[in-house]
Amino acid sequence: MLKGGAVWALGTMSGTSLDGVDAAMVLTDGERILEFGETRYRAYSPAERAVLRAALGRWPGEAAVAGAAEVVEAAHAELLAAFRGAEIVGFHGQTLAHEPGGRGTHQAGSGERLARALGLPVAWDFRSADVAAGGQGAPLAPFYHFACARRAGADRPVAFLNLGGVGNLTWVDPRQTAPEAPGACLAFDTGPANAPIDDLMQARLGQSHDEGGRLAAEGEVAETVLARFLDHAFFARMPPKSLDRDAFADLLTAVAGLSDADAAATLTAAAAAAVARGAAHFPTPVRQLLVTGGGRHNPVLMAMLEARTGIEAVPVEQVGLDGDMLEAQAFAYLAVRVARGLPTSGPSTTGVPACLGGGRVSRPEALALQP
Ligand SMILES: Nc1ncnc2c1ncn2[C@@H]1O[C@H](COP(=O)(O)OP(=O)(O)OP(=O)(O)O)[C@@H](O)[C@H]1O
Ligand SMILES: CC(=O)N[C@H]1[C@@H]2OC[C@@H](O2)[C@@H](O)[C@@H]1O[C@H](C)C(=O)O
Repeated sequence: MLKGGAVWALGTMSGTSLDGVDAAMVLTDGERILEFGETRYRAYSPAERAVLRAALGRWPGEAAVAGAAEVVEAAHAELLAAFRGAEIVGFHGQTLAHEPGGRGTHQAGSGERLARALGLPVAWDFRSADVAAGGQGAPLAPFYHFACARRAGADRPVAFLNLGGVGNLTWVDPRQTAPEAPGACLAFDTGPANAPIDDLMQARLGQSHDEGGRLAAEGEVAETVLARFLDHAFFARMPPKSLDRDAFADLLTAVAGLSDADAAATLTAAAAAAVARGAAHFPTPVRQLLVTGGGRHNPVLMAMLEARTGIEAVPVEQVGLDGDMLEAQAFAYLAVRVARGLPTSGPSTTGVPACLGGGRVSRPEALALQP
């Protein structure tokens, strides 16, 4: 078990957009960020992506899951072998299915096998204890967002918005003493973000995403489709709340009759409008949305965000953070929290009844002793 001191931790994220694996080093004691280190990315090949896609929505033991886990483990082992100096790894794995309150949450990839492959302790399975205790199991980055806000020198509440396949928002008050302190964080998934746009581009044009929002820029938003989308019970629910990647798959059916450009514009507006519905839950207003994740590279989405929330939206780079690697860094930070027995979620982030330390650590030496 780590004592109080800071260590170099290596965090990883394989996100819902299935593009690849991010990995980042952070010097941290699980409370503060002392230094950011090296980062690397490894894309999934089209064949690997197809294996992962085929396993989406599947649970342990079902067909296609073992193959997906192999892809995830091999990609991580290859990428992480290039790093030096890490004392612990935070391995998120690939979410294949997420149904808190139902069948649970499923991240493919074994931290035990990764620990053996790397010869390092690996913290993993970050979400299932939270779900078992009645939480949403997501989002988990919020406690890290608190550390980021402190690192960025914020002296009043700020909001982080992750625009990945799914969107998630964290409101944080950096004046609190710790992320688990009451009033420090309020976090939740906002709704679909890039996943429906990517799925549309793939289905209609064979492209992975709407580069620069160019297609959306040419279209008009179908406000009636948007209004129907916003009628979904998810938006009226109080946070915390979380989503599966494909929870809004019927959104694609709703834009089926629209031109390519109008459909792209409508799905982009849906991502922005979902955030606006979420921002209405902030305990106090914020001056800026600090945006992380791939969606910050889409200027049409960023402009729609500002228009629909009335809040300035800026990439997190503006406060000295790395928007491509922030989630990977989050799992480095959370790995140290797991090793130190600190909580990783709480009532205001996942809705778990009491603060909880999720995740477990697999150690190569312990594994070597097993028959
Ligand atoms: N230049 C760009 N123009 C438009 N969209 C972009 C651009 N770059 C990235 N994106 C969008 O961002 C997505 C990837 O975002 P990101 O890597 O943050 O997702 P993720 O981490 O896999 O998802 P999640 O956070 O939900 O797990 C791409 O699939 C694409 O839709
Ligand atoms: C179940 C799951 O993997 N959820 C992801 C997903 O991607 C974004 C959003 O939905 C968020 O809830 C979460 O990831 C981030 C890293 C989180 O836990 O904070």
